[in-house]
This record gives sequence, C-alpha cells and structure tokens, in this order.
Amino acid sequence: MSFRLQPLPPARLNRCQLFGPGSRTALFEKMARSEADVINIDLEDSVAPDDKEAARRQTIQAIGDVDWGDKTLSVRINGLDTPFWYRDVVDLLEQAGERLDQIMIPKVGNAADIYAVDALVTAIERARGREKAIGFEVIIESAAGICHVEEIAAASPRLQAMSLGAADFAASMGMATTGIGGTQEDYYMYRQGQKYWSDPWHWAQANIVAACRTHGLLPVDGPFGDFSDAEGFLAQARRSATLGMVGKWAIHPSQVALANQVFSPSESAVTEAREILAAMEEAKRSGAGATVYKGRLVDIASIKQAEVIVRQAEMIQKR
Ligand SMILES: CC(=O)SCCNC(=O)CCNC(=O)[C@H](O)C(C)(C)COP(=O)(O)OP(=O)(O)OC[C@H]1O[C@@H](n2cnc3c(N)ncnc32)[C@H](O)[C@@H]1OP(=O)(O)O
Ligand SMILES: O=CC(=O)O
Ligand SMILES: [Mg+2]
Repeated sequence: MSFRLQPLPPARLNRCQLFGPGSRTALFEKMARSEADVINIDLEDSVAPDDKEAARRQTIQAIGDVDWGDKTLSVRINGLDTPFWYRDVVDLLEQAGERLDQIMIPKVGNAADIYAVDALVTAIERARGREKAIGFEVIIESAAGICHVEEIAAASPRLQAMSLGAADFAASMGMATTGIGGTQEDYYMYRQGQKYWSDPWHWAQANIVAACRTHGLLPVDGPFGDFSDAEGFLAQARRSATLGMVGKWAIHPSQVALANQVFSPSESAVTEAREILAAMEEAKRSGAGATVYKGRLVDIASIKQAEVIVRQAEMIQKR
C-alpha cells in the first residue's frame, strides 16, 4: 500500500437513488415515502426547456415543505453548457432551506467544471451564512468525463458520490445503442455457433470505482431504462455491486426494492463476514497473519473485505 491511505467514502447509505422530474410535483410526496436512501429531484433532462423555471421554483418549495425523513436530498442541476445551471445554483442556495444536502452536477468533463460550481456555491454559502456545506455528486456521462475521471474525483472536498450515466455516455461515445444500461444485443463474443454476451459498461464502471475509491467517493451505477425488466435490472445491479459500486438509480418506483435488495448484504454474507473477523482475531492472538476459514485462505485483506460488509449492515440496522 502507498503511504497515502485510501480515504473512506461518506458513511451513509446510498443503495438506491430515486429520480423524479422537478416538474411533476405530484411525485414528490411519493418519492419521500419510498424506501430509497437518496432522492434526486431533477431539473435537467427530464424537464422540458419551457418548464425549467417552474420546476426550479416547485423544487425549492418542496425542499422545505415535504418531510423527506432521513433521506439524502439532492437536486440535479442543468449542465454547464446550458443557460440554466447558474440560476439553478443561485436560487437553490439562496432560497432553499438547509434541508438540501447535495446538488448533482451532470455531464462533467473535467476538474474545472467542478471548480466553477464550487466557486459559485462557496460564495453564496458565505454571503448567506448557510450553516451546512452543500455536498456535490457528479455524473460521468461523456467521453471527456471518463477520460478525466480521476481529476474529477479529486476536484473538491464537497464531492460525495459519482454515478455512471449510461444514456448520455452511450450518446457521447457514439455507441450503437439506444438502450439505457444492461445487456446490449450486439455486444457478444462468438464461438462454435454460440453467442456469449459481454458487458459494454464494465470498463467505464471499473474506472469510476477506481477513481472513487482513490479519493473517498461513493461509486454509483446510474439508470436502467427498461423499468418493466426487473431481471435485467437485477443482473445489471449485481454486476455493479460485484465491481464495487454501492448503489444504483431508480427511474421508476418499481426499481427501488430491486436496488435495495442487491446493495444490502444478505444475512449469510454478514454472518460470514463476522465469522471471518473473529477467525482473524483468533489468528492474530496466535501470531499468524493468515488462517483457514471454511477451507479457504483468509488473511489481512479479508479483514478489510469483511469490514466493508459489516459496516454496511450496521448502517442499514441504524435506519
Ligand atoms: C437518463 C436519465 O437522466 S434518468 C434520470 C431522469 N429521469 C427521471 O427523473 C424520470 C423519472 N421517472 C419518471 O418520470 C416516471 O417514473 C416515468 C415517466 C418513467 C413513468 O411515469 P408514470 O407513467 O407515471 O409511471 P406509472 O404509471 O408506472 O407509475 C406508477 C405509480 O408510481 C408513481 N411514480 C411514477 N414515477 C415515480 C417516481 N419517479 N417516483 C415516485 N413515484 C413515481 C406514479 O405516480 C404512480 O403512482 P399511483 O400508483 O399512486 O398512481
Ligand atoms: O443522466 C443519466 C444518463 O444516463 O444520461
Ligand atoms: Mg444524462
């Protein structure tokens, strides 16, 4: 290990981020009552240009009026290439109460994008005497974003989480698909008359996870568009969890329970993790750095793996 220790990500649950357009006020109470850990009210791509102003106003109102419980509350602002984003930031920071936890910055391309928003947010926080520092989450969803993913992850102490946005990412990369996440019909290996499907999102996800883990952010898998395909969602989410992501977006309420299921460790996984920690304690007492658990090697690295699972289980228990 480098002498610089890997920072821990924020100690909060992020198994599911439920999205809803800021223009559909009727959804706000339903989102607040959902089982999602994070709520994302959207001012960006799910809101038509003519509705932007109303959506911003209604979102600010709802931040104060709706009981969001203990959820992380985040608003997705418009991209820095639009005329809307600065007003999103100014109005949210000046008019929304302290209940707002984060803003989500879409389509980030480099560290300077974060710097620009940070400068504006910091100035308003100071001018208005806001007590709680607003956190940032970003979406990697462009060729530039994935090329600069590490500098983006390092760009601000406000950063808490980073998501892969499969839809815009596919568009920016010129990928031959209109699907949002999941298996792609034409992405397969061919051998002896059989097709073997592969995962076109894997490399981008792995880069995001590495950047996040290096800089102490939560890596999150973005949307899965076909909300009638629960099995497809589950398969995508399981792959993401295996790669180290901590959660996934839901773009429909039917996806919330699926994400929570995949990103909550099972009872047997938690029991096993606790047993590994106990086995390693025992090994330490006898001066060993490795031991055998259920017929397989466990060592000091296994302690860290087990601790991730136990930490997650403890956070879920506290909710
Ligand atoms: C690529 C990206 O950028 S993804 C992120 C941006 N996109 C979004 O935010 C889209 C979020 N999702 C939505 O807007 C909607 O879910 C849609 C448009 C996909 C579907 O909406 P509907 O046609 O109303 O869905 P449907 O009829 O299946 O809804 C079933 C119930 O869930 C509710 N519901 C629908 N979407 C949501 C939501 N996002 N949050 C909470 N409740 C919801 C409906 O109000 C309805 O409630 P009811 O049973 O009390 O009447
Ligand atoms: O914003 C999300 C995406 O997939 O694009
Ligand atoms: Mg997008």
